[in-house]
Amino acid sequence: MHKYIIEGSFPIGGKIKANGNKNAALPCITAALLTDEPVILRNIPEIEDVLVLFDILRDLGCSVEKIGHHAFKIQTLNIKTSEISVEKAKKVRASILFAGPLLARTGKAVFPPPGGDVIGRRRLDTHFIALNALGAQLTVDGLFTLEANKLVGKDIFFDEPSVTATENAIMAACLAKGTTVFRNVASEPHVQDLCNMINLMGGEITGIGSNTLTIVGKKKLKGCEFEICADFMEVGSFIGLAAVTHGELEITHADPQNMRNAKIAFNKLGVHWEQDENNIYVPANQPLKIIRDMGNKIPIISNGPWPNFPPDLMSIMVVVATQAEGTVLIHDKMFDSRMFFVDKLNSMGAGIILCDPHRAVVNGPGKLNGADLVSPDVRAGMTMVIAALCAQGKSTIQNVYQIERGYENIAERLTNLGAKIERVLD
Ligand SMILES: CC(=O)N[C@H]1[C@@H](OP(=O)(O)OP(=O)(O)OC[C@H]2O[C@@H](n3ccc(=O)[nH]c3=O)[C@H](O)[C@@H]2O)O[C@H](CO)[C@@H](O)[C@@H]1O
Ligand SMILES: C=C(OP(=O)(O)O)C(=O)O
Repeated sequence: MHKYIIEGSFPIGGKIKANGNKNAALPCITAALLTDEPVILRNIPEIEDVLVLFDILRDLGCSVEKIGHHAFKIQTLNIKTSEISVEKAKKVRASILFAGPLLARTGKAVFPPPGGDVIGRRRLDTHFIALNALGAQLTVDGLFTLEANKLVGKDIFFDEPSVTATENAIMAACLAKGTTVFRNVASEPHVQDLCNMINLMGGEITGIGSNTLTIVGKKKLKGCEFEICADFMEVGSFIGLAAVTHGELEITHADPQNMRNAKIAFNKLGVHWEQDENNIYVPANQPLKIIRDMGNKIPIISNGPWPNFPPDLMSIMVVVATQAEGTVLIHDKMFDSRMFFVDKLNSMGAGIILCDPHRAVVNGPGKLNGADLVSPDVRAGMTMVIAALCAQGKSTIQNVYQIERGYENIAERLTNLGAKIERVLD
């Protein structure tokens, strides 16, 4: 186990490349199971979650070869089992993404409840409702077993636009018999990437980017070469870091078109940036000041399914708000316990009132001091790194696995921006 030792209040700035989107890479990796031909994926972040999925793929009989920086070739000639390793699946939430493609390719998928961040109840119901509607039977006995003699296209209205349920259902439907229409589905950039990849494999998905997808099932899909989009969670984290450390930052390969919802939220805290087609420029020394709503009302930053403000950037907004003058309500409408980490920021000097598990009122600016911290989840962990880099004095952050599963080589990349951050064995 490693920990970070961070000395705060040093100037941060320079140029950093945004990596590929973790939540796009994960379904695109499992989608390689949909064909027996080689699939080449580029811009894959080399993070713990990805390595776990590669490990599970190898157990299933697939070959995974690194062919370049962030580039991998996956081929699944024969799948030797439909059961995925319980121990490995429990490490990551995204192990659930084997269900759809295994079912489509082998008629069976056996897997345990997945792991992932402890940020509240995480339903799986939508996955099973959608796969069942396509023809799969579910048995639960500690493990989940899905079986289908044949998957058949249907018109299905989702009970909620779950991201990974949408992805699983898409992967099952693209090899089902006939046409499927999915309504009220997720449309995040990672869902769009998966659809675009499947279309390159010979799939026929329309409505990409909307909440209604029409999928014409194919007997067989072929190999493809596909590049993963930029990670808007990482881009938002870097913008937050620049804002609270008052540094000037250029974020390259940032896919700024996916930051429109985040821009509205950051602007409410007085954070602005310039952008061109691919890059984002955050100016130095921005006066962070919370902009009141009409009638001098306290503004609210809340999340929702895409194209609303993304839940994975909520924690970052909290730390930025601690450094802004004024009051803002941060309302996580989706996860039950993502907000509990704010007591750690308060222990550093922040002025946050946790109203209930979903809502926190942040009063700023509060001068932060270094503290001993433990990362509870990937985004709260990154938030602690940002807080520690903004704070006076030394902080330690333990359980950095829960940061590195989402952010590649982050200690070194931030060191290149001037951060004083050491990664040492605990
Ligand atoms: C591997 C992966 O891709 N993980 C992402 C995926 O997880 P995941 O697919 O697990 O998340 P879901 O989209 O299923 O939902 C997340 C939570 O939001 C709730 N919910 C969902 C839709 C809705 O309209 N209202 C609502 O309250 C769900 O009940 C659940 O508690 O999507 C989440 C929501 O963007 C992200 O935080 C995760 O990083
Ligand atoms: C919640 C997240 O990931 P996961 O769904 O993999 O737990 C995240 O990326 O913020």
